[in-house]
Amino acid sequence: RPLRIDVVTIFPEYLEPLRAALLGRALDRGLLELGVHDLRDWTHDVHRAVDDAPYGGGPGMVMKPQVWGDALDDVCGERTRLIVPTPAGRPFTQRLAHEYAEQEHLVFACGRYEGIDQRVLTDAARRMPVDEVSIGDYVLVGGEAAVLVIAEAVVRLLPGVLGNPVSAEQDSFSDGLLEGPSYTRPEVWRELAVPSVLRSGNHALIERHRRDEALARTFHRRPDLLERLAADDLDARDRAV
Ligand SMILES: Nc1ccccc1-c1cnco1
Repeated sequence: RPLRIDVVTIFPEYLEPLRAALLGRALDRGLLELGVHDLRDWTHDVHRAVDDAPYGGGPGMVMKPQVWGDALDDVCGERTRLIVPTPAGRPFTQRLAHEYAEQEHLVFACGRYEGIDQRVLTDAARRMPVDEVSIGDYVLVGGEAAVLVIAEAVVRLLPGVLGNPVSAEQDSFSDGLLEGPSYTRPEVWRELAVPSVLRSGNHALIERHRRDEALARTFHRRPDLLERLAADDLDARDRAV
């Protein structure tokens, strides 16, 4: 049964890229079903208002509970997992991407920066799993770009979507390190040569070179990943004792 993804947004055109390229082919091949819905279809007033001033004052607007409640009642089903991108969410990770790829039905609720009335999520959580997730520590205008990111990370994991099946361990971050630099022909380009070890044919040396490059890059760019790696190793050693 193909994964079904529904997105509720006030900018449906923003999600068109999901119908292009890789994800487009997955759609054509029936590996994925996609529905994009305009939240304003569930408004009740002539002005089609989707937000209102925040209780307690402060800047910006908050999205109205009634509109979202009615939209989610129609779009969500018995086996829906609701995903709400928000800067206040827990971090979206490759692990979560694998979890989402196992689901039957994902619904993405795209809110504006000031958010959706919290009671919408509280009410939804009475009937289905609700995840508030962040794709990183920066400020967007709304959740649409986050949905593009999450959807791409999830759909590429679906069987048959990528040419060569992606196994979890092949994904970068799976050995806890960043990928090192990559090269292809020509061997010298603008006086820059490819590291000769990569042309040596000595696979043991090549593997060591690549791991050294990955460690160096991780140390300089993401020392936080090394701390986690060390901690995991220590745990593993403790368990082994
Ligand atoms: N900044 C945002 C504004 C609105 C909806 C999501 C976000 C978000 C998600 N991950 C990081 O930021």
